[in-house]
Amino acid sequence: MPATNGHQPLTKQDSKSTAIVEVNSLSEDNQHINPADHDGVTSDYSIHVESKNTTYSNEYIESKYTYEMNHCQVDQNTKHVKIIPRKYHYTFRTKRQVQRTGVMLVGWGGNNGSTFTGAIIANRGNISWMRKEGEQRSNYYGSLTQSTTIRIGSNDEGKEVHIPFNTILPMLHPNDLVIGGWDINESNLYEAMRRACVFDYELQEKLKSAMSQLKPLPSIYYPDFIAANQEDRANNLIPKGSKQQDLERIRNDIREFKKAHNLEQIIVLWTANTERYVDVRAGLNQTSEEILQSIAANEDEISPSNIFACAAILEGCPYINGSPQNTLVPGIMDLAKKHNVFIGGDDFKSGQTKMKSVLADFLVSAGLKLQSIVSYNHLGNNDGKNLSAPQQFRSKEISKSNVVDDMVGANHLLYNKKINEHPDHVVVIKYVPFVKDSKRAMDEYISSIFMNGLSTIAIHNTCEDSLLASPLIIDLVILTELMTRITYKTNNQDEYQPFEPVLSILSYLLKAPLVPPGTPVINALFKQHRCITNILSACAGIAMDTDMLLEYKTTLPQPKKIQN
Ligand SMILES: NC(=O)c1ccc[n+]([C@@H]2O[C@H](COP(=O)([O-])OP(=O)(O)OC[C@H]3O[C@@H](n4cnc5c(N)ncnc54)[C@H](O)[C@@H]3O)[C@@H](O)[C@H]2O)c1
Ligand SMILES: O=P([O-])([O-])O[C@@H]1[C@@H](O)[C@H](O)[C@@H](O)[C@H](O)[C@@H]1O
Repeated sequence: MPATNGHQPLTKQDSKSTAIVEVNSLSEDNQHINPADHDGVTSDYSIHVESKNTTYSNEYIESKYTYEMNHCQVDQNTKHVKIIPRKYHYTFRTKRQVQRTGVMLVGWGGNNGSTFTGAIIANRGNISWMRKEGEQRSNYYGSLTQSTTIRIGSNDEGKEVHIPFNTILPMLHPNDLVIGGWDINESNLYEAMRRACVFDYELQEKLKSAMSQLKPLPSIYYPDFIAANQEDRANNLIPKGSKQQDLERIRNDIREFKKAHNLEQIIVLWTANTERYVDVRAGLNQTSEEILQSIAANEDEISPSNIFACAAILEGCPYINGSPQNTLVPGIMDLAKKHNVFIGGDDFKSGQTKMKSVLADFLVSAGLKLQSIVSYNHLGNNDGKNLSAPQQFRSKEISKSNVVDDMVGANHLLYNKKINEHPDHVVVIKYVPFVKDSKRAMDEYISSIFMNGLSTIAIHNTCEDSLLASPLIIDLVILTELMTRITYKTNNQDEYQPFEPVLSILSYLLKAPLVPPGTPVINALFKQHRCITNILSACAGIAMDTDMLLEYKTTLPQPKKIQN
């Protein structure tokens, strides 16, 4: 059956080209997997927007959208605010043809990398397995694009209508992903999966034949950037050379991967260990010229993740940072802008912090004065082992601590901006090998409430780290591929252009969202969620869900019945 990618089937010829059909094979070097034969159907729904503002051709979906915002002039003395509504007319254009896409994971042999890979193989093969509760079936729970719906309106009976998220625009299906990557450890993906202790034993054994033939490419290891306790893992390294040679080697790996699988798009995603922060200083990494010169000069302060990010950008591949370190320094952001390549980060927002970005938003937006947040967790995976080193912990502490800043900063009634008033906020992470990937998070939130009462919320949250992070990796890849197919022009532009290179639309998936310089960082989870659904709705020509539901609160003029 031809892939519809959630839309009206294209012409016969086109519908064939939208289905990514793969022969289930392993490339001769057994470095990658090809998806099995698969009709590429991403959703059993299809939508068609009946509007003069939305047009469909075989190549594009085009949508005219009026963006309304308020420009405000605040008189700090009189506290008078003048509001000037502004309207901007956009035309969004989305290529309907999903690209044949590969993802190259840095840290492929880690808990996240092996879990992500195993899950895709299991879902692609509809693998089920037994455990004491009975038969278990593969799924993509925890993925925004695969397991959520969007309310798009109501039907003739006034009932709400929801469609699968991946119906709103043509999206890549995770089953069609070609997966590869690098690791400083030589373990094949079956050994890595066993070591991770994430999947049930029977599932691991059912994945053995596919996973044991997958071997990460050798990688770059600069000991100074990750914990010393990772040294015994480093047995799969690129031959020692200059940082310029490392850069060229990674670039060549990307080109080889693209050629070997006849790919149209590759996304490079860092899910390797957390590195220490790099210095950010003039002459080192403030501009694209500086970062490339520093690599050529073999500067000590250039990290492995800096090299991977530059290699990806120079090869035209989007780069996503799933860890908290400050890889994407100003020079790399500048390089991305010059090459019109998307970058995104930092640090998957998977469990304890995701909860925090909801709770803090709930408390502060309810007018309850959050006074103290203590976030403790212990974990026993290799990530936890690496984070037991002070500099690597510091990278994580920063990304886990800044997540309430926007909510606190938005309420000057509760928090005095003049003295930078904000809640106490402590982050503690301990390495306890016994719990392995099953991280135990314990949080306490204390708030001042009405008439100076106190409210204490205590939470125990078992976060299965890799089972929560892997669906985020899927969404980061799918949304990034989608964004490479979307362009826009406003009423005073003739040419369509891509979105800003820093993909802040990915914020929902990340603890410390990277944003274009000088723009606000939004951490509140449901604001981030609305950002994604509203931008994609605008591109699809679907009216925003404003939650006003006036149709149920007022008497709307009766809509004209659509004659089928
Ligand atoms: N819920 C989560 O699991 C979660 C959430 C947010 C962020 N993260 C971050 O994701 C990253 C991966 O987490 P994990 O649990 O998979 O960790 P992991 O330690 O199991 O995997 C990391 C892998 O990276 C490899 N590696 C280290 N340096 C490398 C290099 N220079 N090149 C290639 N490979 C290299 C290691 O050998 C290891 O296999 C960590 O930085 C972690 O902080 C994880
Ligand atoms: O996303 P989240 O659960 O708040 O944060 C997690 C940390 O609490 C944990 O210590 C670390 O191992 C994971 O990499 C992840 O970053």
